Amino acid sequence: MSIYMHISKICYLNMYRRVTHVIFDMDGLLLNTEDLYTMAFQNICSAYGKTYDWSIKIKIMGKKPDIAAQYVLDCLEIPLTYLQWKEKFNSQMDTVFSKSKLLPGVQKLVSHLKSKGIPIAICSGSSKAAYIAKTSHHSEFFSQFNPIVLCGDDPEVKHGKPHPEAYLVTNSRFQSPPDPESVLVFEDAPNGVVAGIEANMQVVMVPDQRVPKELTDKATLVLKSLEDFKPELFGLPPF
Ligand SMILES: O=c1[nH]cc([C@@H]2O[C@H](COP(=O)(O)O)[C@@H](O)[C@H]2O)c(=O)[nH]1
Ligand SMILES: [Mg+2]
Repeated sequence: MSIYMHISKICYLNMYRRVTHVIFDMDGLLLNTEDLYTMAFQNICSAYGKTYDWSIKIKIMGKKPDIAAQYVLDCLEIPLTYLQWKEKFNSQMDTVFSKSKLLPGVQKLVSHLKSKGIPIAICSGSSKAAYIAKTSHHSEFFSQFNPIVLCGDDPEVKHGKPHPEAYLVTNSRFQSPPDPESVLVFEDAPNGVVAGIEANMQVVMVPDQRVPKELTDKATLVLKSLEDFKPELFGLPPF
């Protein structure tokens, strides 16, 4: 590689690598569904006099639904099997997720990347059924992403986040899969950040304010809101 080519791959005073593809997390990043999960999980836990607090939530955000729910059941000693939990969760899912909204800055960034021809994908811990409940009233918006990988029941993703497999499978499904190093990930959850970094991608983290500072340390860049993102930092076309 010539010196010129080497320099051109590096942007913004060598702080970040230039990227060509973008993968978005979904819950808590594109949609306000983390707040909705908290509501639905607390509804179940309340019947057993238990509190679903952030010390538990932070451990499971991004994980596959069965692993996440089993952790809550064990941690709070709730006498339900996963299937019983799932039944209680599913009975409120459509109502709760029908309130999902796009988070600030999402619409603007996605439209911008789309208009500039940057390939964009979604990699979520969600199941297909939950995805439909969260997105059916935003179907035009979600039709812009390809691929959309739902680790909850995708047979190719054996290990959910924080394992890197979810991001590597998503990457492999781009029309022309790039080098993971040329991919930028957007995440809200510590498990998702670890997954992206371990997949050799750069990760912009937009955490909930209740995420402890030390759990944001692994991210390439931490933002308060997606509205603060400057695409040119990673060699993407500026707004
Ligand atoms: O309060 C919760 N938040 C998040 C999850 C899990 O995390 C996933 C969110 O994934 P992502 O952020 O990767 O879209 C959900 O689908 C669910 O499996 C959960 O169980 N409970
Ligand atoms: Mg998330």
